[in-house]
Amino acid sequence: MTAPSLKKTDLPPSRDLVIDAEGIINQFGSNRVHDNLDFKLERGKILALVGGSGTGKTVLLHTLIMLRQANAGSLKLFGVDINSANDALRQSLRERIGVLFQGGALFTSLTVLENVLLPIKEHGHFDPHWLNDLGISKILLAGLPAESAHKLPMELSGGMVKRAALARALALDPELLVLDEPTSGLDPIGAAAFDDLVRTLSDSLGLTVLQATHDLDSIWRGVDEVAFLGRKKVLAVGTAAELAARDEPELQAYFRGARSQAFWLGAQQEKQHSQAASPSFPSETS
Ligand SMILES: Nc1ncnc2c1ncn2[C@@H]1O[C@H](COP(=O)(O)OP(=O)(O)OP(=O)(O)O)[C@@H](O)[C@H]1O
Repeated sequence: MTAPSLKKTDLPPSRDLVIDAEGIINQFGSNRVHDNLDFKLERGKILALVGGSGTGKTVLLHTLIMLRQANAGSLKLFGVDINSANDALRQSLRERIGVLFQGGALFTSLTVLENVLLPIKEHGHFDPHWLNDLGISKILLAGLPAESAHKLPMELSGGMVKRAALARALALDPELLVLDEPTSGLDPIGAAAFDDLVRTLSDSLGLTVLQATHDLDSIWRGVDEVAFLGRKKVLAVGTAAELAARDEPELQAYFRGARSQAFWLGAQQEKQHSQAASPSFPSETS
């Protein structure tokens, strides 16, 4: 007798994973930072990577964008297994990822436009005639005025430096945007504006976004999901409100501690309001 075959509709829907990492180990000498860590990111999502200081957010970001080779584990980017990819394929994968490093990491002696054009000149295949226009279009996309193109980073405010770095990250039309502490050093209004910009870009360009952050406003309001690093792994993934409702002590301390409490209470009130606004209908038999 043959086993009944599975119909296609019986299978769980396959997720389009931009990042699929399994069993990641990162270790420096005797310091094991990640131990058998799994991490997945679905296309189109905006996800915040959070956790206490030193839990390995930056090391994980660097591993996921191939700046660091993990000591063990598998990593697929856009469905491609990087362990079996040759140098050319790895380079083409890198070009599909835009990165905003902590602090912006702009070249201080170059103008904003020159900074933005660097990756385009190095890896892009564009008509040189249109280069400047292309660079300016990225600067505008990042919410900067065109006249900032010819300024040096030192002539910009902190928020403008972040946007200039974002413009450079967008230079090669990436599918995945990786941001390391993008709102650090910004005032709350500037930080919220940056979050809004990232949301708009994600919606309009179909970008997937991964950001390491400590910014509670971003974590509670700016992203779709949060991945919490703890015990050398991704301990939990969900909305901030979902993670706050879990029992693990690390999650309780992070999401319901003194600084997070206002957000937690706000989320509970919102939930109560939405429940009150959509009362359940009486059943037909009652
Ligand atoms: N190049 C390195 N050599 C040795 N140890 C390193 C190196 N890079 C990172 N580490 C160690 O890895 C651990 C995680 O560092 P990482 O910078 O990823 O933490 P983080 O979660 O990003 O911290 P923070 O929130 O403070 O930025 C730390 O213990 C750090 O000392």
